Amino acid sequence: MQSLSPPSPIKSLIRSRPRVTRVIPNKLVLQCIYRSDSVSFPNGVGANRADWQSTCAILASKVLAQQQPTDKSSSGGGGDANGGADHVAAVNGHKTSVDLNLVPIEKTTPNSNNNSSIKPHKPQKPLTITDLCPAPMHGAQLRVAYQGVPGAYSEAAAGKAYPNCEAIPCDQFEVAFQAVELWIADRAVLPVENSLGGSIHRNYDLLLRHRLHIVGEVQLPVHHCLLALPGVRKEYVNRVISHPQALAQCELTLTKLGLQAAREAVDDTAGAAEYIAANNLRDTAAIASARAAELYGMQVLADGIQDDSSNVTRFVMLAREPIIPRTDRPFKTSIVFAHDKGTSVLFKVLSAFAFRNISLTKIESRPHRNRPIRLVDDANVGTAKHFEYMFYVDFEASMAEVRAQNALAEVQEFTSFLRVLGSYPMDMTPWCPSRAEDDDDDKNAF
Ligand SMILES: O=C(O)C(=O)C[C@]1(C(=O)O)C=C[C@@H](O)C=C1
Repeated sequence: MQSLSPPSPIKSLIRSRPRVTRVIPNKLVLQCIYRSDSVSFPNGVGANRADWQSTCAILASKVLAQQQPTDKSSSGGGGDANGGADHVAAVNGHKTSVDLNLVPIEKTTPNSNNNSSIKPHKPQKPLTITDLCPAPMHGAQLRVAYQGVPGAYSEAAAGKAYPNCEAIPCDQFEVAFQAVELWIADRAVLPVENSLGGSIHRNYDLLLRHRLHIVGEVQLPVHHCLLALPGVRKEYVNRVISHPQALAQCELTLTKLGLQAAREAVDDTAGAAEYIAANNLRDTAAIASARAAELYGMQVLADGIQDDSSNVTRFVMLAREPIIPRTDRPFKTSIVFAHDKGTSVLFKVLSAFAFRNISLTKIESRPHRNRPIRLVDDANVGTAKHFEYMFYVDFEASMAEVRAQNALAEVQEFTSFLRVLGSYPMDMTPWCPSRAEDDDDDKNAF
């Protein structure tokens, strides 16, 4: 996969040095002086958060020019206690009976031979400085930050987690974290793993750098489409752009389709569609949702192009405060730890769960940025080195359960750092593949 700089409308705006901030229509973007090395660890993850937060100025434009009428009786989202999971239907741009209160689709009447009929998504009024006031009055509607532009899977996940929420598009994952920290949003919904592409490492790293709490999870079947401008045939396509995860999830199918096209990574799937439409690119296709096709006036060249019809992405919901763990329904707990010196430490940590019959659902390791290398020899003599890692573990128990508390007390004995990222209800939605009838005919429907 070729990974080039993202096209300018969806370019990353967070830099290590101050920059002039551009306002991207429909997205929350921010200018930030954020030196990652200023965040101390382990005793002070986020210790300098106030410092760097105060250097951040948020220029936002959230927008929603034509708000869909909302059912006030059910506004306020699905709540964290059940993760909203009970209300959920398949989304991903396919019609559902659930009003997700997403950005309304602007009706266009694309003429397949007339490019001028393609209306790019209408830019909407940017936020002004007064919008930056913390804790603005926002009524009962929950504001949920997600990364991407309208039509992104993350927006669908926000709607699944909190039906009737106000979904706030953000330029970057980091912006979504900060939007919650600065009270611009009440929640963030962020992808952490996909059944085909694996972990979204960036969000694991950000969970550690920020002080937000995981308050829920949702699993979203992800149904990808290949989109191009109306009238474009697959023979004209010499470039396919999308989010790296989406490109990875469709890699085999793209090859099977015989596309002689370079793959390029951009910030999000819907942003790729928006970019093609805005720049009238007739040689480029995007991998995105059917909803993105509608929003940006694109045609669906192929439907269901994910390499596996059971393609699913797991998202976590983040809040400033943790929820109170309960025992009346299945809960999951996420922790992160750094292990101490010694032998078989990881084995000992994991056995603390095994001996209590607590199932682990996920284990992930990420480089320990503050202590990346440890010399094997105590006297720091010699050349042998260990790479140091942070371990993220999800286990099926609530922190309200004694066995979970005991397991963590034991884990603490073997670790130099331990943090509970959250204890939250498991998404128990019955499994429903993104589209059971996916088959090769479908995929070849050019
Ligand atoms: O680009 C999007 O639409 C996203 O919401 C991001 C994202 C991801 O980060 O994994 C979410 C779900 C899909 O797995 C593909 C992309």
